[in-house]
Amino acid sequence: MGRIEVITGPMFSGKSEELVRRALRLMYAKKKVIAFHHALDNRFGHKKIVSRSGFELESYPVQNFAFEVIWDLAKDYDAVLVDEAQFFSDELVDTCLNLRRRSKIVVVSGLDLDVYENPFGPMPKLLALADRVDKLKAVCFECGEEATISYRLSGEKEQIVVGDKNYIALCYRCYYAKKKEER
Ligand SMILES: Nc1ncnc2c1ncn2[C@@H]1O[C@H](COP(=O)(O)OP(=O)(O)OP(=O)(O)O)[C@@H](O)[C@H]1O
Ligand SMILES: Cc1cn([C@H]2C[C@H](O)[C@@H](CO)O2)c(=O)[nH]c1=O
Ligand SMILES: [Zn+2]
Repeated sequence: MGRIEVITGPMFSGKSEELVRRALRLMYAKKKVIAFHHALDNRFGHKKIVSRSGFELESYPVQNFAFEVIWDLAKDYDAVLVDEAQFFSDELVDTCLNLRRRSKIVVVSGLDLDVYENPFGPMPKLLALADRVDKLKAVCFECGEEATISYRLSGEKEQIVVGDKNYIALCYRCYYAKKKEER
């Protein structure tokens, strides 16, 4: 049996960094690692998961997570890593379960919540099904306490707005204060 590990938390909480750290540890353990990220996230160009601290991991951009497609690419690997998992549909959940059943180690990183406190994409299901969950925190951009939620400085109302320039991470106190200011 394989396993599913989920790394979650708001923006700036170090999810990508943690994903790269796990990748390195798996490589030290002589595991073959393949990584994917959602094609929507082209912040750093293609084929790389880059943490802000500079670690890099080669990664395939994919539009969806259909099992047949992923299996074709991943069958000869021991571990499958997924970044920006919130952007995928529930297809990701089925594929992760399928990979675990086929003895793969699956490590998924993604936002638990959008800027409106709504669970994001397939993340709630993955969090429930995971063998291990790590919920990371950022540092509140306003007060320095632990930050658990992302906040969008630009006014777009859609759930998905790619990029990190227009976002900060906040503690709930500062988040609700900002929400009040908005009204
Ligand atoms: N307010 C902040 N709190 C925590 N880390 C911050 C903050 N501002 C900048 N950083 C930097 O961001 C790094 C985390 O970046 P990383 O890309 O790993 O986060 P992430 O959770 O993957 O974010 P995202 O969801 O935007 O991809 C930290 O190690 C730190 O160097
Ligand atoms: C918090 C949040 C982030 N994002 C995006 C910004 C980044 O491209 C990515 C998080 O790394 O997700 C959204 O699209 N909606 C949201 O509500
Ligand atoms: Zn705060």
